[in-house]
Amino acid sequence: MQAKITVTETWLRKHRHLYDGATRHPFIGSIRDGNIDISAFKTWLGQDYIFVRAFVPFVASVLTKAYKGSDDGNGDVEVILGGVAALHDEISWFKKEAFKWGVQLSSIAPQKANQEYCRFLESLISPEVEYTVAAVAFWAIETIYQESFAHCLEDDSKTPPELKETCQRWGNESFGEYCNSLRNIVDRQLEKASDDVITKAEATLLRVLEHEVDFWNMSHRRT
Ligand SMILES: Cc1ncc(CN)c(N)n1
Repeated sequence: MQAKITVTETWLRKHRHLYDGATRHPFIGSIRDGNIDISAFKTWLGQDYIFVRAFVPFVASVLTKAYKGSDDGNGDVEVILGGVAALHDEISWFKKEAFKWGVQLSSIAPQKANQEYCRFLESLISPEVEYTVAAVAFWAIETIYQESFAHCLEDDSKTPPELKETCQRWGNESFGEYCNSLRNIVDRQLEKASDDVITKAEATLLRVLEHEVDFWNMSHRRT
């Protein structure tokens, strides 16, 4: 018997071009082929620290929505709580990494693409945004980083040794499993969602993909 095609699978096929644009961006390509401009990496590091700080309240809001909105026999709350805990670690890692690269986090202002992405996250915190819609954004945001950085760890990659730890942070297998758990949550929710919510969730996925591309563009210096 053939496995049923999930909603996320349908979307990823339909929006493959945009999805690949987010997960195979030239910034990621430049890490993978070893040509990364270190000043671009430092820009990304400082801007992503600001993003992750704004991501925390967003993920907390998804946690609240999971508690209220899922019939949580399926353990959504635990999976998302794991994500919150990982973010605590991630913030410490950014501070350590910034120190290593001489990046002064306290003096960095968010660039326009980052501001717009953070504003988008804030809009999703609203209680009016359904759990399913917010969960789709959460899954997509985590998965884009997982796929992007895992690409830099493949056998034929020439990722500089000093950037391997960064790539491991999101590209490792257990982060991949966590992203799969998020995807299962999302597909389970989408199975029982109304057409209206499915439409909103798909539009939200597209917005995330666009913001992620803009975010990479912000850091990537074209030569
Ligand atoms: C822009 C962005 N997107 C996703 C992630 C992964 N949490 C991140 N740190 N930054």
